[in-house]
Amino acid sequence: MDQSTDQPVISVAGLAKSFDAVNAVGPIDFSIEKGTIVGLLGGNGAGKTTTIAMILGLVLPTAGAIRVLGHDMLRDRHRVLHRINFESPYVDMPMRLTVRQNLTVFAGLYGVGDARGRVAELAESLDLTDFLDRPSGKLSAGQKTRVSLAKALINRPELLLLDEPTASLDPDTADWIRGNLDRYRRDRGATILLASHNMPEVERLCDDVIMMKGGRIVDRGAPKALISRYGRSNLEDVFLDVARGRGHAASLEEASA
Ligand SMILES: Nc1ncnc2c1ncn2[C@@H]1O[C@H](COP(=O)(O)OP(=O)(O)OP(=O)(O)O)[C@@H](O)[C@H]1O
Repeated sequence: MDQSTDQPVISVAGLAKSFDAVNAVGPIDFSIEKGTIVGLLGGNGAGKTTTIAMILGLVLPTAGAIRVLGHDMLRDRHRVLHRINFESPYVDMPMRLTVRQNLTVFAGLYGVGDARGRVAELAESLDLTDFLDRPSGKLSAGQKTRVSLAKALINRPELLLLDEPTASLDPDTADWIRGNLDRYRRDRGATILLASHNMPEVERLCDDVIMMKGGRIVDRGAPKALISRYGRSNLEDVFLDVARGRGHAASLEEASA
């Protein structure tokens, strides 16, 4: 039975990860509602990638619970994986296979019915047609990012986890990708969690922002609400306050000490 109705799409409680002496994440608690785009913000080493990797089941938590689409990810991830997908600049596709071959393999892995049709549809919507039959190892960084996004959308996921989805893209292509993500969310009621260092991107795209520092969640809110709470004019300045522990961020740190 599907237990996902009306439950948060992601819910984590007491989630923590240590790598030997390094406390990379946690403990953290948060949940994400269906149909929202949530940004995970934080400086280098704040724990964003580790958090996403734990939600995906790629990294085992040291402690805590993760529920995705109503299922316990640590026990039942096989019941959820076909309904989610991810994109990360750190994951390369087999270099010698063409873009079309790679996407077709992923379509097969996700059990997509009409693989040929789905690849053609994505090639059209993400503008991959010019290099669809080129080896994946011979693409520019921006072209690779678009192919990774096509791979992430291949199974029409209900939940999309993105690690820096517009890294290496020129401003025009990045803007166009953001438009695509927003449309995908609207058309399918999908939920998106994305880590990003691009503040204008987060301001434009995200309904809600989770701010991380040193593996912990230090604040959360809609971009506009955060900007007003910190008395700033944009999210970049909020980010700097959090990273440097000043202004409103300093009072939060004092309160939690
Ligand atoms: N496999 C690992 N072994 C040891 N330490 C790790 C490992 N993966 C991550 N870490 C450490 O955990 C912390 C969090 O790293 P993580 O990659 O999650 O941060 P991030 O917020 O994604 O950073 P960035 O913005 O630089 O990508 C860092 O201190 C990092 O060095």
